[in-house]
Amino acid sequence: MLKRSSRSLCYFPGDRALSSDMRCEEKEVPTEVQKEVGAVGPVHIVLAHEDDQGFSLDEEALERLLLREEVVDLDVVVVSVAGAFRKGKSFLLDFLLRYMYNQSSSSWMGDAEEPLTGFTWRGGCERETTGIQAWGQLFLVDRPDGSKVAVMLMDTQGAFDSQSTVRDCATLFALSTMVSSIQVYNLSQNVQEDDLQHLQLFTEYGRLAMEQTNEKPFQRLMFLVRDWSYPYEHPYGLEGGHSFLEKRLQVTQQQHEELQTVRRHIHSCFSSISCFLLPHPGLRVATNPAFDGRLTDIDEDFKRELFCLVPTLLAPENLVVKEIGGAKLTCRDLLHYFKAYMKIYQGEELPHPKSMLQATAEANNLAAVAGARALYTKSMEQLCGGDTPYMAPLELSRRHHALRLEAVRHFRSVKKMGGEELCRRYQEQLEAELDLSHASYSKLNDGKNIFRAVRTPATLLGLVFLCYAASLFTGLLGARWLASMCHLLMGVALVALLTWLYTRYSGELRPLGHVIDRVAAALWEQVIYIYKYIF
Ligand SMILES: Nc1nc2c(ncn2[C@@H]2O[C@H](COP(=O)(O)OP(=O)(O)OP(=O)(O)O)[C@@H](O)[C@H]2O)c(=O)[nH]1
Ligand SMILES: [Mg+2]
Repeated sequence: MLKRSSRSLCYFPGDRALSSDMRCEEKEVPTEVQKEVGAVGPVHIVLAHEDDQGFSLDEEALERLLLREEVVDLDVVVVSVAGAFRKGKSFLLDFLLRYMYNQSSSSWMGDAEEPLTGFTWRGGCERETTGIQAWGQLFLVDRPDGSKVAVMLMDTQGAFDSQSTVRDCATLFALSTMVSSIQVYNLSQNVQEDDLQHLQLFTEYGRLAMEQTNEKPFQRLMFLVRDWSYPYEHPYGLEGGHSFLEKRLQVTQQQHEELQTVRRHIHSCFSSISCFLLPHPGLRVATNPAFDGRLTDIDEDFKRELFCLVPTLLAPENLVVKEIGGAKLTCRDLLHYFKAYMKIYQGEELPHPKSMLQATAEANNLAAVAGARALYTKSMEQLCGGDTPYMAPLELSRRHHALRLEAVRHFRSVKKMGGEELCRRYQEQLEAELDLSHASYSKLNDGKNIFRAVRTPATLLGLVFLCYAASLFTGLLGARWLASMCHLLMGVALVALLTWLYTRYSGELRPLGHVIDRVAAALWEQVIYIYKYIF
């Protein structure tokens, strides 16, 4: 175990946090940012399984993140860092975290002696991050246009390590690109042809997607070139990156045909493409096993460029909301896309762009269904949820129809891919779900009617008295067998009443209680019918 890595987890709940590290024992007082970072932690949302068993989505963990009340309806910005393994992705993400926790301050980079914590990072040649991790808290940011967005930071398993197959690497890269709105493509030293080749799947997908909607399928892509060693040709930072990338994306006849196509289409698939050239952080960062991320050990050039890079990605005015088919995604919507993409990426082969498009269209519709359902449920909860008083069934039904119409209108107004046929299928599914919801809200409402609650005992008690009166009357008239029958019926009603009371009190024999309820309801309806017939 490296001293550095365990040090970075001193205030952080993780497996290595238990390591007894010399520096930890120094018991430094954690700073405010460390306390905040340490209190949350990364969450594994895509789990990598051993023995080539592929990946699986931890739906519960993702739901806990995305369905939190304070974020669920907010537009979501997903920032992901992906690329080859051991190239400082998690290290960079920890600086992104510092910025998010300390945005308003110009000294967001932290104290000079503060160890770097957050997503686990370490030196050495073996991979660290596996699957996909998200920071266990979404950040709420007010944008200059007045809107509020939720920002999710995502760390991905590095590609091309010795334990993953080519398919594994491609899967994670594809998944993170498909769900992110800002993809930081972390590269070392240069942009090579094979780096561009990994984008081919997305340009292909993008072309198909744009046949259906004219919107660009992806938002921001940043090539982040680490350890840039040629500042005399292209200076560090965004501008140098811009001139460098322009050159790299030039089409020439010597290039392979596929790569010429990638180059031609990449601009039409992403709404913005940029490149940032980052200097080497210094030998202490790269080679000293005792390095714990503190700023004093990092080269000035690197810190200066990092100070520019992070706000370029995360300043409120630079945040880009995730969009699919031209529609902005909320955190609730994002969940459906994660599920849909995970499903297609679990197969033996990497999916064809066509199936990616199909999955997107389905998730598109599913997300629209979920949004419409949430709209309906919210209004119905306010109207007739558990805490509200009983309302007239007719009024409830009228309001249901109005809200159902509104929900369907909302569903249809969301921009969707996949054509009218698919849209109609999901609309039918939505309508069926809303009708089911209505049925259960009606039941809930009925339960609040005090007369309904006492209907069974009142009916049975009424029956007991009626039978008793009838037995007295028929006894007086001398019809003894009729009087006995009335007595018998009275006994049955009394036993039914006692049984019903027992089932309600103890919660046992519920099916029997249910049968008694139904018989009493039928009797009650007969009484109402006779009453209406007479009067
Ligand atoms: N050369 C170089 N090393 C860096 C840079 N940034 C961080 N490092 C070092 O790279 C090593 C790996 O950092 P990590 O953040 O764990 O790398 P990673 O890409 O997340 O690695 P995996 O999770 O295994 O894919 C650490 O020792 C860092 O100190 C950089 O810009 N250049
Ligand atoms: Mg990592």
